[in-house]
Amino acid sequence: MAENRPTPPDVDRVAASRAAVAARRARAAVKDQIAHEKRSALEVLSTAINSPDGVEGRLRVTEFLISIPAIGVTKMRRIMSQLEISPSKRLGGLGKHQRDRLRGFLSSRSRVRRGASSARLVVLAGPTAVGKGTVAGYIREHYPQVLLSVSATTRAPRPGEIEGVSYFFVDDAEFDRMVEAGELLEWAVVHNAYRYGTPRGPVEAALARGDSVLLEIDIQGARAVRRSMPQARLVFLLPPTWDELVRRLIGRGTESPAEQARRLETAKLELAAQEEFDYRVVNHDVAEAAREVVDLMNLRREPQLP
Ligand SMILES: Nc1ncnc2c1ncn2[C@@H]1O[C@H](COP(=O)(O)OP(=O)(O)OP(=O)(O)O)[C@@H](O)[C@H]1O
Ligand SMILES: Nc1nc2c(ncn2[C@@H]2O[C@H](COP(=O)(O)O)[C@@H](O)[C@H]2O)c(=O)[nH]1
Repeated sequence: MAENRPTPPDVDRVAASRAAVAARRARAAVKDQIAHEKRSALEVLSTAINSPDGVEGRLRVTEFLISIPAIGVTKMRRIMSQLEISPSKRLGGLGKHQRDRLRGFLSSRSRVRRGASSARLVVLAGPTAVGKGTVAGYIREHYPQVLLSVSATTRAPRPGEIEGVSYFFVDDAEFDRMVEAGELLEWAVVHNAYRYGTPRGPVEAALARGDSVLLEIDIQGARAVRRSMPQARLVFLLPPTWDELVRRLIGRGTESPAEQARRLETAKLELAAQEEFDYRVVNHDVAEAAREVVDLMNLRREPQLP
């Protein structure tokens, strides 16, 4: 009588299918652990890196991110694109730079979450052309968890600037109205030219939610914030040298020679104000300076001046 036992290829197929089911369950269990914060996403990433063929290593980066509380599909897609990781990638198959970017994202996110109960208002100021806008732009692109306040200004948009992203471009009458209605946390005439101000509502709402906020404003604005919100951290961005500051201002090419000379005179006064600030960061390298600023958004240590 013919035996009804599985033949060797069948045995292989059954074993393979059981192994696939077990692997799927194991991956689901890891995702569940992340979702319920029984294991941190950073721990799971470390395990995946050490053992790329293990359960964690076989997790797709997309599934991994979606398992993290408060990351949905839209946010996940934005993070994947910011981190420059293809949706087909698994945690164990990431290249070194991708791993570093993902680790950086996760650790700054976890710092932001840990600091949620003491959300930081951080002010980034410094002399003209030191790179405040460049560093703030880098933070906007690479640290989506940081809310960058969008100022109102009476100056006209420059080519490439976007309403509501670069600034809220308003006329004098609207700026007057905002000032009178108390809608600005601070405002100032900058470089003796136009008025700039920080809309109060989004900053207060973010802090109330526990989100940290970054203001990239001038020194008069920084002083005003210090007066009205003494808990704010004031960060002064410094150029590596005076000559480099001059090179950056001239190299940017957005001001006339007369305006450049005027801004450099103001820059001397601005540099003299650095002692008023809690922290100083030297902008040698944009990514490095941005990381230092983001770190300061959640540190509880005392100010460390260089
Ligand atoms: N770390 C850096 N290394 C070299 N160049 C830099 C660096 N950071 C910024 N720059 C360049 O310096 C110039 C001035 O930068 P940016 O416009 O961001 O300065 P800013 O402080 O916002 O100036 P302002 O206050 O006048 O608006 C730009 O051309 C920018 O590309
Ligand atoms: N006091 C404030 N200063 C601000 C604000 N937003 C920007 N700024 C500062 O203005 C200058 C010039 O900026 P630019 O975009 O015209 O080159 C720069 O130093 C900014 O830091 C603000 O809301 N309040």
